[in-house]
Amino acid sequence: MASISNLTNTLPMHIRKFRHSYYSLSLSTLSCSLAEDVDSSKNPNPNSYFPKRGQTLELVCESLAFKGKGLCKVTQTGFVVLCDRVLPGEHFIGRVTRKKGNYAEVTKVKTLIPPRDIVDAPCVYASHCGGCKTQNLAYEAQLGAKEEQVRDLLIHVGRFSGKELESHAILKPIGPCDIQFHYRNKMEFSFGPRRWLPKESLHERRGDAGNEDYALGLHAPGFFDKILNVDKCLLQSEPANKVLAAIQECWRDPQLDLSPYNVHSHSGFLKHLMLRTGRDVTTGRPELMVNFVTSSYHPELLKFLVDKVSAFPEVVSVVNNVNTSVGNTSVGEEEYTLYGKSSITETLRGLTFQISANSFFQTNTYQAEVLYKIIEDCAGIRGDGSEIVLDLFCGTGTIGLTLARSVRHVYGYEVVPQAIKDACLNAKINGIQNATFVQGDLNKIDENFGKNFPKPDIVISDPNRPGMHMKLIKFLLNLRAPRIVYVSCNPATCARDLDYLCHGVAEQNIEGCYKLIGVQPVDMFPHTPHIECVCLLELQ
Ligand SMILES: C[S@@+](CC[C@H](N)C(=O)[O-])C[C@H]1O[C@@H](n2cnc3c(N)ncnc32)[C@H](O)[C@@H]1O
Repeated sequence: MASISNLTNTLPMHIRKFRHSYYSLSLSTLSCSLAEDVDSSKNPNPNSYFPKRGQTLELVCESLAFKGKGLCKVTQTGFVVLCDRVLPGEHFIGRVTRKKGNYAEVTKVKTLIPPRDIVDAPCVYASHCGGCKTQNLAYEAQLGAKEEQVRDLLIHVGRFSGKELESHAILKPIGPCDIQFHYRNKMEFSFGPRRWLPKESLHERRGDAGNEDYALGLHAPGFFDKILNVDKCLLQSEPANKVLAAIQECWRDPQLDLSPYNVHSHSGFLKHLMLRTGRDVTTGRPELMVNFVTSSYHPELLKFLVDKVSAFPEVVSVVNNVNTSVGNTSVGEEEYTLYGKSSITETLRGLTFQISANSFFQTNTYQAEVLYKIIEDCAGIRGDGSEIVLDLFCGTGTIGLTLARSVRHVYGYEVVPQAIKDACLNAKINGIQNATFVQGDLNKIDENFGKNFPKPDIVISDPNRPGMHMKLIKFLLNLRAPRIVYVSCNPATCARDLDYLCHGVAEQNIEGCYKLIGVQPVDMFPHTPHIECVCLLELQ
């Protein structure tokens, strides 16, 4: 194996610096930068080239990168440019909007040659809604683009060679999602005083149309204060769409005296509408929670809406989160149940989970079954009830609880106190007694971390987008558990952490001690840029 210092010396300075960064955007652009370096034969110093702001360039989208942005290179120089809303194979004119580190961002002015593998997007909002960016790309091509992104990041950020990935069949083909619409069990819509309209529809604006112009929908891409009104979302369940339509039909009625929250003036009542779909565990029928997030507690103002939505047989819970802060979050300081139960249920790998308004639960239940099966297979549990599992970033305990049935004990760690409460409740509901869940911040562990549980045979680590903190990486390298199953929703930080665990942290003189056995990308969210990966590491 190459020594740590040898490996590090092969990296350009900006990448060495970058390996300390915890920002996923930088991580993904690293991959672009390296692509640029590969092309440097065309120009001895591509970094010396920089297009001016406002300049127009003729570009070709080569692939999709972070946040689904199209990755393009300027002809002759290989300079990297990212553009939103372009697809692989598309030739277009782009205008430079800003410089970001060692690449530039452009906005598309005009398409010259349409992309490859283009299809008609079934959703009317697809071309300007921030949710589905690739609905007009054939699903096979979406999968190909995601797989390519993971491969690029493993090579350029993780420093695994392409040969290594292929000859040892480390990188597996991406697992597709068989259900490509109506797969989301949770959607959050925002209320706003004015509908946002894309440029091409601005002529439809009728001046100040008062209540009629109020918006309930999804945020325009990149804007916290611009809301695209939507009557239907093809990603959420059919019953959730019926509820959304019923609310859209009436909430603007002046007689109801309901005002949308204005994020600039901080006035108004209705902030968000959250719809969660679960399942009645005995009948298997869908059950829905409707969560109104408001800026103050006035249940009398919500009465008409509550009566309207509770008339749907699927609606078993209507809650009100009261969030008096100026922040835009949907988590209230207080929560009130206005109709039915305060939570809904769902089943996953044969277990029952109780889901309250603000508890984390995998958003695509169907594909979570697939994901958890892969995790279980990677964990390689012997099944003799002798092993210890450490479940890091355990959320509401779902992964650990699915493994608990065949191991000695599961220890779960998670920062959100409510999630820990839910995890304990979920253990109880399922009659699981060999699981311990502890609240704690894994970014702030000290030398005492690890003293309260026996050495694990298997570590599951499922961090959110920033990946693992260096303190945790060091802890794991010291712990030397035989197996780590790293579950990631951000392939860029995942590649960085795999690099640390396998190749070490040269800057800190730390040796890696793991071998990457497999990386299985899974498509949890068709039509969006999100990619989930399950990685198996074994102690060398
Ligand atoms: C991707 S979720 C995984 C949840 C769970 N494993 C599952 O599959 O449902 C990441 C979890 O990490 C938690 N988390 C984020 N930062 C954390 C930190 N610094 N320390 C501990 N937990 C953290 C989040 O609250 C969230 O529940």
